[in-house]
Amino acid sequence: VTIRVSQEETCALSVSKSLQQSKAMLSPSSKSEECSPKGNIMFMKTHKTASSTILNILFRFGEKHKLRFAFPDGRNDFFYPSPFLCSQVKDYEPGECFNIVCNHMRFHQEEVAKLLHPDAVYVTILRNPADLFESAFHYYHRAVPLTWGISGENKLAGFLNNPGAFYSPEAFNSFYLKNLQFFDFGFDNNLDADDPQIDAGIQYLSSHFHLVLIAEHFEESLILLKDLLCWSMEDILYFKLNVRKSSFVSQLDPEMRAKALQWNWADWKLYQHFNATFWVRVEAYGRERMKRDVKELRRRNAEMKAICIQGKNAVEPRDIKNSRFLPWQPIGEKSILGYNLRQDIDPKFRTICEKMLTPEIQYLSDLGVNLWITRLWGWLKDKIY
Ligand SMILES: Nc1ncnc2c1ncn2[C@@H]1O[C@H](COP(=O)(O)OS(=O)(=O)O)[C@@H](OP(=O)(O)O)[C@H]1O
Repeated sequence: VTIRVSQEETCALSVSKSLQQSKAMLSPSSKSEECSPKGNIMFMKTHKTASSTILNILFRFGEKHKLRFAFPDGRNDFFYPSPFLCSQVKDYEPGECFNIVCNHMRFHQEEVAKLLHPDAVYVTILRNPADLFESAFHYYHRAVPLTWGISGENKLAGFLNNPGAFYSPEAFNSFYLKNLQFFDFGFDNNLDADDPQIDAGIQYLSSHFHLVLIAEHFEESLILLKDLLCWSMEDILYFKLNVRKSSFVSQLDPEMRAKALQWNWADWKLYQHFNATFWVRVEAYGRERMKRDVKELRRRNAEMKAICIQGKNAVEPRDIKNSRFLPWQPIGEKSILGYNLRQDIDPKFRTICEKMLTPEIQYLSDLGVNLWITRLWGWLKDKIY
């Protein structure tokens, strides 16, 4: 009797079968002989962590090098909050390889790995959970029925002063209110503070991610990313995207910050762990070298601002002249800033500037993603509120 072992077709298996398959590198361009730019990347796009700014960098790099993105179909995320499945990928066929995965998902490592070359680089970004909680609460609270009963002007403080009264793990969209980062990585966001699964989750992520960026140290993060991927300075130039108008940001006093961290304990442990390892990486890179590189990145970004942006700064949604640069807004308000392209832009910079200013949804459309579900939701959102 012969026993057939059926092995699922994955990208890794196709790679090992095919000697012609290209390696995980792009052809070296301006870089030195020591390393070649890498183009096989898993970016785990966490919520409210500056991830849209990273996304724009990846879109530009992927487009420039004609890389294959694993995109969702019909919408801008992989059926979040359902765990990721490769069947959610547009044009997915078992055994096919993609270069970049970067849209919002609930992380599921085994499924992601099926799409990618075994040498793919795994990257993500974290943000201080007090600020992330404040940002997420602001952005999503109207989509979380649990918060509708909070009275008073300051709903955020109302919630943090008595979270138990307004929270239930089973309630619709409740994950936006507690340990959102831990949840995005596919873990249980309602563990007790002393549950060993928190540390186990952190260890799991340490062993699967090659680099964890930190939103509070965004430039240093990009320099480490550039180094890891063997990219050039030009590849990491950016404008901050998805930024809220400052009058919509609630200033948390020390007491509220402490409460936010206590409430988001798993995220706080996660953040502390990767913030510590981040600085070990910076140390290994060289403090002085990092300072020099950050300075150069700032200089180049300022140069691009002057070239691309009318008035050099972000403006309110109502002042954005061209709707292709208007970012997606949360339910019931217009708080997310965007940019106007310089009117007298030098034609040789027009294309790069347009790309740098283009928000996620419009850029996905440009890259050929059908967004009918997202658009329908956007239309309903604007009609109802
Ligand atoms: N470069 C850079 N450095 C630091 N912080 C930045 C940067 N770019 C964006 N942001 C802030 O990130 C918040 C938006 O995050 P995301 O783009 O991940 O949001 S989303 O989940 O995709 O909607 C949003 O935070 P809040 O303004 O507090 O809401 C942005 O201001």
